[in-house]
Amino acid sequence: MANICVCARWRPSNLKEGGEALCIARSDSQSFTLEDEKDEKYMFSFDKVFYEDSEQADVYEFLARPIVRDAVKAINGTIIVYGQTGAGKTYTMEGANIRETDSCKKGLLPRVVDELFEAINLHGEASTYKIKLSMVEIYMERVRDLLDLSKDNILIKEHKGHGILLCGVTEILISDGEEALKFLYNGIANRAVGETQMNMASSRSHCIYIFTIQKELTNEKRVGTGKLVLVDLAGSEKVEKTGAEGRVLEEAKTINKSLSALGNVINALTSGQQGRANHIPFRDSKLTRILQDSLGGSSQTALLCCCSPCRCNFSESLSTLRFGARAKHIKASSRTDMKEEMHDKKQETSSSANDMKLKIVDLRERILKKLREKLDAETLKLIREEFALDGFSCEEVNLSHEEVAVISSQGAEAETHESMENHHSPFQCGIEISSYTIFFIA
Ligand SMILES: Nc1ncnc2c1ncn2[C@@H]1O[C@H](COP(=O)(O)OP(=O)(O)OP(=O)(O)O)[C@@H](O)[C@H]1O
Repeated sequence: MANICVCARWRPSNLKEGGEALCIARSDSQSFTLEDEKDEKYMFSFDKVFYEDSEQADVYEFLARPIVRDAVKAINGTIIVYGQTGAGKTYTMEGANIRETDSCKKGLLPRVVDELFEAINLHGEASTYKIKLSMVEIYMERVRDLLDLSKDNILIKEHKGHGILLCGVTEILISDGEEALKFLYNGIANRAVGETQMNMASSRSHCIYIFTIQKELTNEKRVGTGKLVLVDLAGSEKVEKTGAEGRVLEEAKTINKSLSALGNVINALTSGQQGRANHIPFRDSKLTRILQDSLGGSSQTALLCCCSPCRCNFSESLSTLRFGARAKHIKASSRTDMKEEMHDKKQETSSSANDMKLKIVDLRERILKKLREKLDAETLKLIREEFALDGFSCEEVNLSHEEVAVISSQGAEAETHESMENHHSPFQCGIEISSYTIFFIA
């Protein structure tokens, strides 16, 4: 799977649209053609296409399950649903409602909860887990805590080791699926809901569900943390089509601005400019800021483009699908958190040496990951950026197109030497950071 898994989902026509022509012609499970009124055709291919007759379970299995399973192994994951108002985002995310018991209609969220508790219950006594839930919405560029509405302007900060943090956000420790659904239900009830001509119960905010899964290895006194983020975006339709005025118009403009910011970030990432993290406009909206970790590459990301099959919604569907197509080109990440973030609990307060070690191991993993990918000029630039991002000087690092970098820590050094010798590659140069050496070979 690529860094980002992009799928499209077509909801069935509703009663109002019953007699209207459709704009979609199926090809196969990954491709389809979109047709406008003049029979102009646009072909799209995604990782998977879920047609009108697709089941909620199919969407979960393909798009979400691998990410949920990884989150239990401390690999961060993000699932985003995108599309115009009424295209089926909330139906996909929550189901017919969050407490839906009919298994055909259950959405991603209750299935995620089921799977999380199922997975942690399988792990026996060697490890214990804590699952925490936070819920925020971004409404008019303010981040509100949906589990405590008195916190209506949550600040977003970036922590060097932990990435993006929501300051003071409520984190509920949940002990079972039923409790999780209760809090999800309460949070959803707190969402800002407006009314437009397109959908009388339209959500005008981006809703973000954050599950933090903390794994503790009983004997080794270590913890690993995985963050699973689900995002139900506000409707992406054109402002004019909503017929909105006044406050509702302002809401629509703000939503579109943040979705454009999301598009711009994706464009910047796909146009090969991702070498310098500060060139990606993550700070242009609260949405992109919160998603910085996942879009920047620190987690597994899935994007579901929800569409209405009706021809009257052709232009919105086209724009939704184009958004997804652009996202599909997101290249190798500049960061990855595909690691267990290990902390020695006892020494947490006086562990700067350990922190440095973790940082180096993390850095090594990230760089090795890059090296597995095509080593081109852009990648080499990214490697240098990684050093800079982590606050290490990279002046001594002089990589050219032909060079291959091998990162070695004390623990992995022997293995690295051996594998390098096997490849008959002499060391060219090495630089030392703390007690670790980074070797560069020709
Ligand atoms: N796959 C589906 N199968 C059956 N009904 C669906 C499906 N997708 C959406 N619907 C129905 O279509 C209507 C609109 O869907 P939904 O509320 O999920 O749209 P939305 O994209 O979340 O809109 P908003 O941006 O306003 O939140 C709802 O009544 C929902 O139950």
